[in-house]
Amino acid sequence: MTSSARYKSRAVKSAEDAEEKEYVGFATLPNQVHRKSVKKGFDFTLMVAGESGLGKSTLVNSLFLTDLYKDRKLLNAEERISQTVEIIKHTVDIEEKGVKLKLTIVDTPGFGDAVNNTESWKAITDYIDQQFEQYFRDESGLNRKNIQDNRVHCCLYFIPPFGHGLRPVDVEFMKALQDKVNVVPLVSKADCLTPAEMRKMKDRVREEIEKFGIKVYQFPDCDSDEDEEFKQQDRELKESTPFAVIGSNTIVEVKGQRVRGRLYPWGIVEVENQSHCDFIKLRNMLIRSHMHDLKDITCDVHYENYRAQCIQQMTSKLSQDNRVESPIPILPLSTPDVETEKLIKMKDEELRRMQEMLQKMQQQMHEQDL
Ligand SMILES: Nc1nc2c(ncn2[C@@H]2O[C@H](COP(=O)(O)OP(=O)(O)OP(=O)(O)O)[C@@H](O)[C@H]2O)c(=O)[nH]1
Repeated sequence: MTSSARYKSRAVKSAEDAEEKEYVGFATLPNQVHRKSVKKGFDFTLMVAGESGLGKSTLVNSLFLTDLYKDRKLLNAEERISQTVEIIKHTVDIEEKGVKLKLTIVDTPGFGDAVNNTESWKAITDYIDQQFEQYFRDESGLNRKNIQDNRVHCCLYFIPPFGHGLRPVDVEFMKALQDKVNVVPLVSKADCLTPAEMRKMKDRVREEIEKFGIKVYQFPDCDSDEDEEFKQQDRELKESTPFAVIGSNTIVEVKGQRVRGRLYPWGIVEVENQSHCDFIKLRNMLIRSHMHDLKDITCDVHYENYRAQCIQQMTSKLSQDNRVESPIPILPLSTPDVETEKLIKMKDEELRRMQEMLQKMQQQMHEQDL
């Protein structure tokens, strides 16, 4: 090494040492969070709803490039008539560049198939509530370490392309779900409409969403310091709703390239071609840009609402009955060990003290009223 190089490396080292002294180290926090999250893996629960045959399963397979419906049994017309709304869950673990995602698809086949569809969404809203209840119960339980979170983060609602805007059942369905889950409306089988017809359909759906006061998932506003490209993407995303989608499980060849598409006698419809449909926008939104926000809104808004309602019910029941009662059934523990028994005793004691305190407070209030 020449003397000038040695001098330079010494200078660099002392500059680094000086920097190290000034540096506390919390700038590495994002890296730590990143490492931990990657190790833990991610989970996402997506619900698909809409009447049978609108291409729900085809779209889900196209979105996640996997066959989630291998064992699906297709029902004949007679079976469909007697079928009620049945919820089916499919879970797959997918991995991309070392990042693991546990994806759960909640399918609601049969929705809207009956002649009388009154309250056909009831099973779906009940399912969403059950997942909240389960989470609330686990969160209030003794072992909060490994809570299985099955809350639904997003519901893709399929609107048929054949009508003129929303049907009454679409309005009712979205209104029934709007305060429980992030509803993302889609116009399915977009290849059935010409571009002009699709524009008209989208305008109509947007107008009706506004007119009926339906609260669909709102994309968060961009920060002012975001770059222009990001802002442009965000604008396009907002303008594209309801997303016009096409699904396909077949690979076709276009100009020497193999792509997902639908082959017709008059041409090929490409699923991932942005001038054919909004499939790419939807996939980017769901996976690349808004998955975290969908999960945050689920936890911070929809679940919090449910939780607040539960606690409110609990307190009103408490003041009625004049005794503490849990709104969620406490499950019997099979064979409690010594530690668990101790904890249960402590909790009972705590509960008894709370009861006494509340009784005293109520008595005082009563006396004040007199
Ligand atoms: N034209 C057109 N047909 C589609 C599209 N997506 C799916 N299909 C076809 O529609 C039919 C029904 O698709 P599925 O994906 O089984 O529909 P589904 O909504 O999951 O039906 P259920 O499981 O009965 O609720 C199949 O023949 C698909 O090939 C699309 O984007 N355009």
